[in-house]
Amino acid sequence: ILGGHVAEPHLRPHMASLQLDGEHVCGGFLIAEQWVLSAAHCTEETDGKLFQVLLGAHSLTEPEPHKRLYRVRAQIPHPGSNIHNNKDDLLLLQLEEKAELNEHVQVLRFQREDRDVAADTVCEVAGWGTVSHSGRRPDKLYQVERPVLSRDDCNHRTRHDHTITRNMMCTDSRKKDTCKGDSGGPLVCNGVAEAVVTAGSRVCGNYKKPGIYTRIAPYAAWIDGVMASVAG
Ligand SMILES: NC(=O)c1cc2c(NC(=O)[C@@]34C[C@@H]5C[C@@H](C[C@@](N)(C5)C3)C4)cccc2[nH]1
Repeated sequence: ILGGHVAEPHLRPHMASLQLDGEHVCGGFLIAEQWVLSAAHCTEETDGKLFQVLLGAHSLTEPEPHKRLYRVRAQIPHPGSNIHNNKDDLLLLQLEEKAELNEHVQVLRFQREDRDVAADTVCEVAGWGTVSHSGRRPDKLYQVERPVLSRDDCNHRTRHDHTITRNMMCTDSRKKDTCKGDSGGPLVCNGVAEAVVTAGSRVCGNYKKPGIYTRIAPYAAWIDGVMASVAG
């Protein structure tokens, strides 16, 4: 997160850190007791290994009550996701067991109505991604508020040049922005998860390249189908 600040501890009990060998790779969030939603591109450099999911954390390293690392039983990328673009960039992770819910570990509901969030709506995004242009990685969860940018503005040829589909949305990226490692985390508007930070590598903090997110509502049926099909 560039240009943001350390989050209030445990105000985002839905936040997950997707880790490999104890290292934070991507964000994600709890959508059901045994399911985390993240970004498909996050599996790009995992060489087929399964993530471990850290829940209930504020600091990545310090011992904290209710902080727990869960093993993953299954990782299901959206079938339309691919390495060449940001399309269908969603990943469902089934935890080995149901997460133990408490004041630091909670499910966050996601938007099911497929209607664009109005431009200029101020949303918030949090993550353990890099917090400086030099790539400093934080120990604590950071957050930043960002206004939604209309798809038309975002698709301007000097910005993302008509690559933003109706299944994506954008936020202004002037100075305050998501960055490497924030991918997979939720964009929360009025307390509801509207979208997921895409994981395509993009320049951070440059107003000419707004933040890109995968809207969740268009995928509600896919998410429900996967959760219903994979035996609990
Ligand atoms: N979404 C953004 O704003 C954003 C992402 C991002 C980035 N790249 C990643 O964060 C990942 C995401 C997953 C897992 C890891 C390997 C990778 N190839 C796939 C790329 C790190 C690099 C530079 C700037 C960036 N900005």
